[in-house]
Amino acid sequence: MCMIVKSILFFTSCSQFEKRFPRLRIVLEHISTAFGAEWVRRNPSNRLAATVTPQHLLCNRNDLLVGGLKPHYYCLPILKSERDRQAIMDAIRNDHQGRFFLGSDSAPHVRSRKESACASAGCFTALTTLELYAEAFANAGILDRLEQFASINGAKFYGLEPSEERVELVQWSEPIMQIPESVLVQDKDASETAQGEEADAGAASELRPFWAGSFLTWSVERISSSTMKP
Ligand SMILES: O=C1C[C@@H](C(=O)O)NC(=O)N1
Repeated sequence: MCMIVKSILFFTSCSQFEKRFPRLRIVLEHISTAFGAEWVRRNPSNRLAATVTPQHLLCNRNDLLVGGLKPHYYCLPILKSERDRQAIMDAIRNDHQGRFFLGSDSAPHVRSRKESACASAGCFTALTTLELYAEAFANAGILDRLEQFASINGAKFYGLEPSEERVELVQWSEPIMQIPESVLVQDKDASETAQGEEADAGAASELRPFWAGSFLTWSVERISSSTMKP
C-alpha cells in the first residue's frame, strides 16, 4: 500500500484504539501533515497528543527532492508539503491545551548508510536539537511557545513534574555557529568487522548532522538546576 495512504488510514486505527482503550494515553510520534495536526487539535479527549521533530518544522519535501535527492533529509514520516509544515506550525501557535511537544527522533545513521543505494531513514539532529527548534520557532514568530513545547507539555501529558534543570538559549545578531559537515563516532558494527589495529582502537565512522554547513543564530549558553544559585 502507498505509504502516504497508509499514514492517513492509520488515523482510523487510532480512533479504534481510543474507543477500545478509553483510558489509554496516545502520542502520535512525529506528525508530518496538516491532517495529523488537525486530528490532534480537534480531538475531544485530552489523552491524545503529538510530537514534532525539528526537521518537520524547518523543512518541506522540496528540501529532500529539488536539485537532487538529499538523503540527509530523508526521514520517516517523510517530509511533506509547505502547506503541511505551516499547518503544524499553526497548530503549535494555537496550542492552548498543551497537546504538541518536542520529539526530536534524532537518528544517528552513519554516513555510509545514509549515502547509499538504500538509504536509512532519519535525520541526526542531536548535536543542535534545541537550537534547531529555536530557529524554527523564531522564524514563525512563536518563540513564546517554545518553553511549553520543549519543557512543559510533554511532562504534563505523562503526569510528570517538569524538569528542575534550566537551559538558557541565546539569540545572536550574527550567526554564532556553523553546523559541522561531519563528526566522528565509534561504530560498533564497523568495529566488529574490522581487523587488527583498527579493531583494537574501535573503528570510527562519520555522521553527517542534519543541516550540516548551515549557520545558527541560537546557542545553548547555560544548563543549570533551578536549585543551583546562578
Ligand atoms: O521513526 C523513525 C526512526 C528513525 C530511526 O532510524 O531511528 N528514523 C526515522 O526517520 N524515523
